Amino acid sequence: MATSLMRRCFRGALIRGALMGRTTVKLGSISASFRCKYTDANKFKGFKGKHKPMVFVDDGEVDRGNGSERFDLEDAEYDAVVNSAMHVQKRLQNEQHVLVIQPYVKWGPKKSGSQPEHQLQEAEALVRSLPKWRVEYSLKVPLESLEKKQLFGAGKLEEIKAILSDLQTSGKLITCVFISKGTLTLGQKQLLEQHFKLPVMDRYSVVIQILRLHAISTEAKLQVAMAEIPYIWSQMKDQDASKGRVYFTESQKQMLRLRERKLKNELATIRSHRELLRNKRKQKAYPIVAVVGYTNAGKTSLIKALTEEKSLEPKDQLFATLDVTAHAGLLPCKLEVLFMDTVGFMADIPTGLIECFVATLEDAMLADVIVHVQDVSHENFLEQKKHVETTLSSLLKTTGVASSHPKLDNVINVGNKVDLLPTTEKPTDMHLVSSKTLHGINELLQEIERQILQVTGRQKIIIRVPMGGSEVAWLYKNAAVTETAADPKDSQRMLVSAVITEAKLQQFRHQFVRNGAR
Ligand SMILES: Nc1nc2c(ncn2[C@@H]2O[C@H](COP(=O)(O)OP(=O)(O)OP(=O)(O)O)[C@@H](O)[C@H]2O)c(=O)[nH]1
Ligand SMILES: [Mg+2]
Repeated sequence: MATSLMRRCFRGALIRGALMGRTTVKLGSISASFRCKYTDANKFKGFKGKHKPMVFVDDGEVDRGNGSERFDLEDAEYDAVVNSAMHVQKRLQNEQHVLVIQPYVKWGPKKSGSQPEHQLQEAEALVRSLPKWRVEYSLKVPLESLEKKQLFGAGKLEEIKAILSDLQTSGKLITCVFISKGTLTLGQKQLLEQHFKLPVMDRYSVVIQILRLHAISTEAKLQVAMAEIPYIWSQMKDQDASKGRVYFTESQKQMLRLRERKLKNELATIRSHRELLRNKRKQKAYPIVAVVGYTNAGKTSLIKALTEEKSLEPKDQLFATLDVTAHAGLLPCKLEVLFMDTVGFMADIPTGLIECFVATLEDAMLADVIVHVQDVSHENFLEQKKHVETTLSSLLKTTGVASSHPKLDNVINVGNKVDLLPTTEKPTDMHLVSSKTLHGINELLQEIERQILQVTGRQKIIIRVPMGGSEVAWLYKNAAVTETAADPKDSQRMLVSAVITEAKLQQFRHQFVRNGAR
């Protein structure tokens, strides 16, 4: 027991040593130094249970050597611009009492793809993801098209105004109107604001407000800042085209250009840093399992269940996770793997917003195995599944990933929240689990192990080696030793169980088999 604990600590120390602290990597001509930050350092003092809790966040901090400056996101001039373009606030101090409107096309070729009821539920969930925001009233509005210059026709507009006025006279406080459409043009927004006499927000600006709240690492903050820029540009272009009131001045446009350039540079640096980290992990040969899925499907909860890591905090909020974090876990064969938590997907989010998170998703797509988590208790889960699959395959084409991974054929489909489903309605074509009750978790770990061993060309072996020989140290260094035991047939030898790649096995044979290892 004591030896097994020591062995675990030894291997854990190897991983920690590799991932913690300031490290310099040299890859060919590139050299960079970076820092990885554990979010729960106390956990590393000892191991309990079968898994070692470990998490590190790549905080995106890159050593720039001779004092080049870090880009400062705080900028009062920018805050004024972003506030007038999308009504987002720097700090969410104010309560918002929201009227949610879900416009949809009922007939014709432009008929909305998703059910309006589901879209409305998602819009309400977005509002509830902001701590001081309340949905006061919500309604669906059928339209012929979502592209009309004024969005709503005169009749519909009067109907909405009457509802708003009834709400206000009955004593309900309404402080803003959320039109659940990807983006509204500046013209549509201004007109609606004049009619409602309230700030009007679209899906893009509400999502940005959530992302601002949940961004913790430098990289996530930069990505959110970058995601705001295309929206502001589109509003500025609308202003120029409409020749109406000037909301944005020339000097503000210049400031935006400069900010965009700086953000691009900063993100490019982080991107190359991320690549170094990726290579570093590859060199260390830890198999990577990326966990992807629709927002709120239970990605963080599943990783918590798979790794038994107590520090992870799943939340009933959309876009709760914005940082890609890696969490160490053990497969049943005792091979150590890293589970990567990722940003969730959501339909009707304009591509400009998603693009800023592409670098983090690229990491996920390059994993050895991808676990696609789906919330099977959600009435719309098949549509959510399709959305994730379509976005992943289009990302595959637009990023450089396709050259090394032409197809996403390493995906394990997992149906989560099965505890919320009646027994008669369970789908049969996926691994059903409950991250809450831990139902199906061991079976899923077995499946992940099977795929990891297959994809990474590893195999489980038991080798008989001389007691106290250099073979054991070699195996600890070059393979994942999972168990050692005295050989019952020969007191001079021991049996070592290990998970090893074919190449390393050949090397071992070449080096030792003549010396008597079998
Ligand atoms: N009943 C039940 N609830 C679950 C299960 N798994 C997750 N949840 C709940 O679902 C909500 C979302 O869980 P998360 O793990 O944060 O989901 P996520 O996919 O990481 O969400 P984002 O990071 O926002 O994309 C939380 O309230 C969880 O407690 C499950 O198996 N059963
Ligand atoms: Mg999460």
